[in-house]
Amino acid sequence: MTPPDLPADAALFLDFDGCLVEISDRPDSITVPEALPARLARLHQRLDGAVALISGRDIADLRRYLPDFPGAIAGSHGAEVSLDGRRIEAVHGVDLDVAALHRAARDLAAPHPAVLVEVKPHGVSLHYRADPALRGFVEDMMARLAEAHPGMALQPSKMAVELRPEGSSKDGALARLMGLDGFAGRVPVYAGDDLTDEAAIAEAQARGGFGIKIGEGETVARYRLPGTEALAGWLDRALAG
Ligand SMILES: O=P(O)(O)OC[C@H]1O[C@H](O[C@H]2O[C@H](CO)[C@@H](O)[C@H](O)[C@H]2O)[C@H](O)[C@@H](O)[C@@H]1O
Repeated sequence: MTPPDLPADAALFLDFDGCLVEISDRPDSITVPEALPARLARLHQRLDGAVALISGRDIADLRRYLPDFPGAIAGSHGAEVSLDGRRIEAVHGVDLDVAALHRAARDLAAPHPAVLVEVKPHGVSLHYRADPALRGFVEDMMARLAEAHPGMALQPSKMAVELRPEGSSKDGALARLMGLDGFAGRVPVYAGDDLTDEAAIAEAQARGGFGIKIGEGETVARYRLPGTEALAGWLDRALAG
């Protein structure tokens, strides 16, 4: 079902890959739509700052694509947050030797150059989009890595398997942000395309707001839009209203 108009008192939470930008072959080959930065800036102004990005990507990576985004960002599946557009805080309690994790991931992936290793300050992703037949290999490797790194949790993603700190999640990030001045008391609206977004959609709905599933697939979201362009159109209609 198509979502209703964005409430004037919404707190808007937006996923990035597959939601604001189209999925691409590699994490670093995405194209940011020309109109996106201005759209986000206008939404931020219209909602008095209550706009946040909630992504599996790390915050520094997101800022490479949206350097002027003025709102809060929760990155690395909620393991880090930036509230002021500059400082990035870790928000998990896992004592992680991230360099050792990255080394181990690269060593395990080495037999298959088609597997792309994406390192993050609080975890790692192994992508098999270049050769989907390697899914089983990647799942096994990541299960081994998870066993060897207590405190890290497996996070399946689109053509990738990730490790994130246990206890960090997109729904946790939404709950944290909803407790802050500027967000508290507003109606949470969450848009996302992936399995990783479902708990956050449920959290928004449990708090009296709604979720929008972008694209196909099972969802708990009350509403759906077919893709990134449809979401952009819906957001632009909110700005025109
Ligand atoms: O939470 P998101 O903002 O949706 O981020 C989820 C993951 O997105 C990225 O990977 C996915 O998008 C890539 C670019 O389109 C694609 O090549 C890959 O197959 C997808 O899994 C990103 O690289 C990850 O770090 C994010 O966790």
